[in-house]
Order: sequence, then C-alpha cells, then structure tokens
Amino acid sequence: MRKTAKKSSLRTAKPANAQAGKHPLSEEKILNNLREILAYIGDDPTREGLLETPARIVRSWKKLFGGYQMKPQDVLKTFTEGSCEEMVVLKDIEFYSTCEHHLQPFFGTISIGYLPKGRVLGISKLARLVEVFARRLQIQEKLVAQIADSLMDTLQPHGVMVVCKAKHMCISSRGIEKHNAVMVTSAIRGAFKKMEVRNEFLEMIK
Ligand SMILES: Nc1nc2c(ncn2[C@@H]2O[C@H](COP(=O)(O)OP(=O)(O)OP(=O)(O)O)[C@@H](O)[C@H]2O)c(=O)[nH]1
Ligand SMILES: [Zn+2]
Repeated sequence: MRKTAKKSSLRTAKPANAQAGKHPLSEEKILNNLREILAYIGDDPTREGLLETPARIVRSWKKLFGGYQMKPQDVLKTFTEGSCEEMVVLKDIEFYSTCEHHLQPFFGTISIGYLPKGRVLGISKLARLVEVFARRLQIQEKLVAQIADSLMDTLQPHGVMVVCKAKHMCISSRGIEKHNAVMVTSAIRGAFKKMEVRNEFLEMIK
C-alpha cells in the first residue's frame, strides 16, 4: 500500500474505484468538503443536528460504495461439482444501488439464470455478486452487463441471463417526477440468445 500521496495529486485525485479504497484525500478533508456542501445547500453545518452528519455520510458510504472493495472472482471462487445440466435461477434478489448521474438511489430486484457446463455455484454467491456491482456508482444497463459478464468469465456456463427491474429516485423525487415508472433491463449471453432458452428463463422468473 502506498503510504502518502503528493500534495499536488490531491487536486487530480483519482476516484475511489481506481484506488480500491486507498483514496489519498484524508477523511478530515472530506468531512470539511461535506460541511461546505451542507452550507451550499442553504443549511448551517454548525447547528447541533448537522454536527455529526458529515461523519454519518462517510460511514454510510462504506456500505453504499463497498462494491469497490470487492472483486467478482473472490465471490465466485467456490464452485460445487454438480451434474446439473438444467437451468439454475435465483430470482427477485433485492438490491440497492446509486445512479452515477445524480448520486440518487435506484433499487429493485435482479433475477439471474445460468445454464451450467459441469459445475454450479453456491446459490448465495449469485446474491453476493449482485452486491459487488450494485454497491458502486452505476447505471442499470451496466449493472446487469457486469453481472452477466463476470459469470460468463468465471463460471464458464453455456449461457447467462440477468433481468433487473428498478425504480430510480432521480426520476421520482426530482426531474420528470414519475413515481411509478419501473426501468427493466436485461443482459443475455450465450445459450440464452436462443428463443426457447430465454423463454424458459422468463417463464421461471414470472
Ligand atoms: N439509461 C439510464 N439512464 C439513467 C440511469 N439512471 C439515471 N439515468 C438518466 O440519466 C440521464 C442524465 O441526463 P442529463 O440530461 O444529463 O441529466 P438531467 O438534466 O439531470 O436530466 P433529467 O433527469 O431529465 O432532469 C437522465 O435522463 C436520467 O434519468 C440508468 O441507470 N440508465
Ligand atoms: Zn440519476
């Protein structure tokens, strides 16, 4: 681990994902920045109710952006030998993520299906994989693509399909203010490009 960063690099500091949690900005500097943001939005960062808010925000990032510290290959390292040749599905996995445009939450469910080629995963690992990519700044299209591609790379099944349904706070609490709109995205890899395989999956996640 690099010990300290040169002062001049602070202004051009890379985002936390490139540094894997070793961001050169000190926590004190980030707390000060957050105090400035509280003042910018029109409140008083020195009033009692807001004194601890910057520290709380930083603590909440550990969960919300914890995905930058996780690698899909760590989550997917345990395989179970299995003779299963049939489709495996984990559906309606709840997730919370943060949109990279407005830093607003988007949340909903993700369903994952794969067609094993010789080995299967412990089923919890599919839900862990969702956490790896959801707990970052995201757009919904990239979220499903990253889940599908990491499964294809690591597990090497015949195919993978991921479907995500989510509500975006950035279109409900602000902007166009549509509270009921649900965004649906999918990533389709390998054998799931065949209509009958895809339909079997879609039937299973109904
Ligand atoms: N495709 C996609 N778009 C997203 C996602 N999350 C947020 N967005 C959209 O990203 C777009 C950013 O557009 P901009 O015009 O640059 O931002 P904006 O002026 O705040 O847009 P409005 O929300 O329309 O007010 C908006 O249309 C958002 O609704 C996502 O996961 N996928
Ligand atoms: Zn947004």
